[in-house]
Amino acid sequence: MTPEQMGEDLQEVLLTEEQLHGRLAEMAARIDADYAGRDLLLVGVLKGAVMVMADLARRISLPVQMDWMAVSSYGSGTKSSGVVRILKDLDTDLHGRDVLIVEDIIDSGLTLSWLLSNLRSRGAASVEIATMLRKPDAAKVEVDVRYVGFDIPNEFVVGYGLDYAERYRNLPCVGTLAPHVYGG
Ligand SMILES: O=P(O)(O)OC[C@H]1O[C@H](OP(=O)(O)OP(=O)(O)O)[C@H](O)[C@@H]1O
Ligand code: HPA
Ligand SMILES: [Mg+2]
Repeated sequence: MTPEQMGEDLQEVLLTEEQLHGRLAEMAARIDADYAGRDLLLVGVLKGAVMVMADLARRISLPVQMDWMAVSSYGSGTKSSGVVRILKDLDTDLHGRDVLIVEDIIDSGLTLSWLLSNLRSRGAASVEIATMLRKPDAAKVEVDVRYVGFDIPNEFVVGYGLDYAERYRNLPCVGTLAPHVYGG
């Protein structure tokens, strides 16, 4: 899907595909350096992190393992409920593992702060976070994030895995959603 194909539902492109890919290469290089000689497990958070995981993992040179979790706090709307549910748990035992959670966005921080403490309680050697996007002005809880792609304004965004009511995940860039779409 191109930005043009979103028509009037797209307000503005915030980050182009090239910007996203360029930043991911930098993040992968740092991850390679930081985890050299260690056995890294990437944990992707479904569904939003699918694009970041696919593009980041392919730029990492280390032989990482990948696993997935599905949690939901947003349902179909534009506000976090704050209540996190596990919809699909990991297949991997985290005991003694170096874990890097891969996320598309940290908005209120509620999902990630919950996930961090959940995974840390499973006996991992380390648990860190890599996120493509972060909204500093939306933070309700502070989350300690090791790798951040871009800080963005406090507006609802779609694309590159991010949805509104399950749509627009396949837009290759990140854009703001026109308010008329969600009745704003
Ligand atoms: O910082 P927060 O305010 O908690 O928001 C961030 C979370 O919300 C989104 O997931 P969502 O629940 O929409 O699930 P999805 O990835 O399947 O779209 C996003 O992918 C993060 O996991
Ligand atoms: O801005 C957003 N867009 C889409 N999904 C989200 N989940 C948290 N914040 C967002
Ligand atoms: Mg969502």
